[in-house]
Amino acid sequence: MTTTTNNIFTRAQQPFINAAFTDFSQEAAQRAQIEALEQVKSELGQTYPLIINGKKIKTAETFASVNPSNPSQVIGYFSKASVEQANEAVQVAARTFETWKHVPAEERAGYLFAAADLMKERRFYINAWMIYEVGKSWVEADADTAEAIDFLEFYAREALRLSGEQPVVQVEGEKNALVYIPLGVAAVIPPWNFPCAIMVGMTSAAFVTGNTAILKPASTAPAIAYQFMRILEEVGLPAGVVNFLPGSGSVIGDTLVDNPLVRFIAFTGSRDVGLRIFERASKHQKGQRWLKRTILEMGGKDAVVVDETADLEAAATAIVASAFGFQGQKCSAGSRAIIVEQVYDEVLAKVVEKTKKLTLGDPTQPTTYMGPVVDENAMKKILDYIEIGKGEGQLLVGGNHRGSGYFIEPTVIANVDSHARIAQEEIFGPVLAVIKAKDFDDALHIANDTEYGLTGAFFTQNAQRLERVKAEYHVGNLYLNRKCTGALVGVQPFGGFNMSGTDSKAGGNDYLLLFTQAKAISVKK
Ligand SMILES: NC(=O)c1ccc[n+]([C@@H]2O[C@H](COP(=O)([O-])OP(=O)(O)OC[C@H]3O[C@@H](n4cnc5c(N)ncnc54)[C@H](O)[C@@H]3O)[C@@H](O)[C@H]2O)c1
Ligand SMILES: N[C@@H](CCC=O)C(=O)O
Repeated sequence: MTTTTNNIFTRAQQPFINAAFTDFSQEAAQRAQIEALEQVKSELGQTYPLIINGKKIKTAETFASVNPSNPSQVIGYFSKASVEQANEAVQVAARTFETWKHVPAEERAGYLFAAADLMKERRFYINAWMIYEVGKSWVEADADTAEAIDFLEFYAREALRLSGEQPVVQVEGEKNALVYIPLGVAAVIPPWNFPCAIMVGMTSAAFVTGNTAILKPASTAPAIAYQFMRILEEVGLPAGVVNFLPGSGSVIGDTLVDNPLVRFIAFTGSRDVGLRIFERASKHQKGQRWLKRTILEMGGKDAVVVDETADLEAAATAIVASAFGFQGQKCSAGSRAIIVEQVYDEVLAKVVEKTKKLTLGDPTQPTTYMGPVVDENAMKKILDYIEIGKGEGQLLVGGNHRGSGYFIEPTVIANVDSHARIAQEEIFGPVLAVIKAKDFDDALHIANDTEYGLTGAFFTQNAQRLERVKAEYHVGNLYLNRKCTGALVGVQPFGGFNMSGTDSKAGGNDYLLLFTQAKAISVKK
């Protein structure tokens, strides 16, 4: 790594500013993205190794990551780690931890700054991998890359802040200090839906705080994770600090979670897998010297709520953006619209009209708003929910699979009971359940009446109601008079309550504390 310590501190003194989103109306940006798509297209179909202790290991057994827009197109063939290789990676990470834990915070932060710089240079190239591998539109892919850059910039600064002197009460005759030290070996297990941002965020948070990590990418998004591994290698991150372990989530995942040398698990994914990890990690394994910590970010059943005082046009626009952005495959997706009776028909009509205008198609094209859902399993699950929904409400828009890829039309189902399955269960696709509420109080009750608590939006122009919503709408990310997706790092620290996870706030000032433990040091004068 070339960045000197002074440069690192100077860089960290610059205020954190979110990376701007690309303006694709500019011809230069369009040209750059098209060129990057061509470049990535020329790289599709390669074979990728595991990376353990800096060594690239190609396994006999591989799995293919395919383009959900065109499933016959292979993104790449990925080595499939065995149980033995997973345990070997943990051993390597544990050995590496004994040196990495003493590396000064400014050196660790320097790797994040250097990685951020490379990611900025390769922004369109990284966007292109997401457009191909998980069907993100240009805008959604660019926002994901921007968020990854933000996590690197933000956590570098946070690591330096935490390494500084912490406030403790001093007493006569002693010098007291509180220092944050790392935990140990991390199993980092990200989802496929923010395949760059969340993967980078959790991985960088783990190693910038002095831990070492095994990164097990989602099996539908390993290519993007590999691009990050390339960047870490190019900035000179020492071998063994982050080990790359594609493979079966259930086989490799369980192995990592159960290994007694793993100190904590940073996971983002579904409710059921999160619960599985929570339970397995709580079991004390033979030779384990700690209680495994779990940092779990799980599902949501988020709602956009509208009362009779709201700006109805703005509310309808937000409902559609929250429900169908990235095909509804966001934990923050507004999969419920809860509208008070007095304005229900008017808002519903606007939602139907706007939904019908959404473009569904090839995400490599700049004008496409919605691409495919991520894989065949997701498509089948979502279509099954649509069939259930036809019995729980009135299908007004969409409901069909389209074309040869995993494309599903944006689907609106109205007059849904608030306890219906499509109003309670996370579908994780382009399906919106529209629920009628009697009044403001009923709407707020319905909004809170799921097992989740991740994000929520409330449209009202009544000041007293705004204060009640702030106090009573029980979600980790609450938005008033705007859509319920699109949290910015540092601006809206992200994470939710109840079954949405362990209440962590990614991109917040307390997030890195989850990756550390505090040590009090007292020196007699
Ligand atoms: N709360 C948040 O911040 C947030 C963010 C993004 C996604 N999500 C949630 O993630 C889900 C979609 O992502 P997904 O489909 O990748 O979720 P998933 O739970 O299917 O997979 C998540 C990760 O866990 C791995 N995994 C699977 N089985 C495992 C096991 N037994 N042990 C350990 N790891 C295992 C997978 O390989 C993947 O890497 C949705 O429920 C969404 O709400 C939540
Ligand atoms: N942080 C993202 C959601 C991540 C979950 O999928 C948002 O705020 O929209």
